[in-house]
Amino acid sequence: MSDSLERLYRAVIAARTLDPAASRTAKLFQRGPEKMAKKLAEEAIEVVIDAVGGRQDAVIRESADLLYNLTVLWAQAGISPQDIWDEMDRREQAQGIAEKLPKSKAAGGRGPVPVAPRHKAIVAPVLPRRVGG
Ligand SMILES: N=c1c2ncn([C@@H]3O[C@H](COP(=O)(O)OP(=O)(O)OP(=O)(O)O)[C@@H](O)[C@H]3O)c2ncn1[C@@H]1O[C@H](COP(=O)(O)O)[C@@H](O)[C@H]1O
Repeated sequence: MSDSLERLYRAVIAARTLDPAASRTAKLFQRGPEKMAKKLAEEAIEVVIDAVGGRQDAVIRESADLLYNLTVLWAQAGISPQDIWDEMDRREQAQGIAEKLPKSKAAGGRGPVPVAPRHKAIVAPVLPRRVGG
């Protein structure tokens, strides 16, 4: 997946300087970060609506649109896919899974606090369904 995203990111960067009349990406760059953010939010909502509606094919299509608009926003912000992979690796090292670290109060909520590695999740046994309440 990261290869696909990195290829898409490179294509987005290359399209940035194309004619906005011929390139949707160039048009998005011309219209600026607010439009990019609006499109990203729209795609996220479309993924949610289709997921809630159980429309798997639509979720796949809208997720591709979401990732496209996300790479456009990354490019606009000067962020590369590698920056994201590095952050996910950092979280995995700290937490064992790619999870958001709790924010530190001391650092004004900016930096993560060192946390003890997660204990192995305890999975409750599946109890037989009670019949009759
Ligand atoms: N991967 C994508 C990609 N995914 C989605 N989209 C666009 O994003 C839109 C998302 O669907 P929407 O219906 O929400 O958007 P829309 O209604 O068509 O547009 P609006 O009227 O809402 O502005 C699609 O219609 C596509 O035009 C993409 N446009 C371009 N790319 C790639 O970006 C690179 C640059 O392409 P150009 O932008 O065409 O130069 C190429 O590698 C392309 O394959």
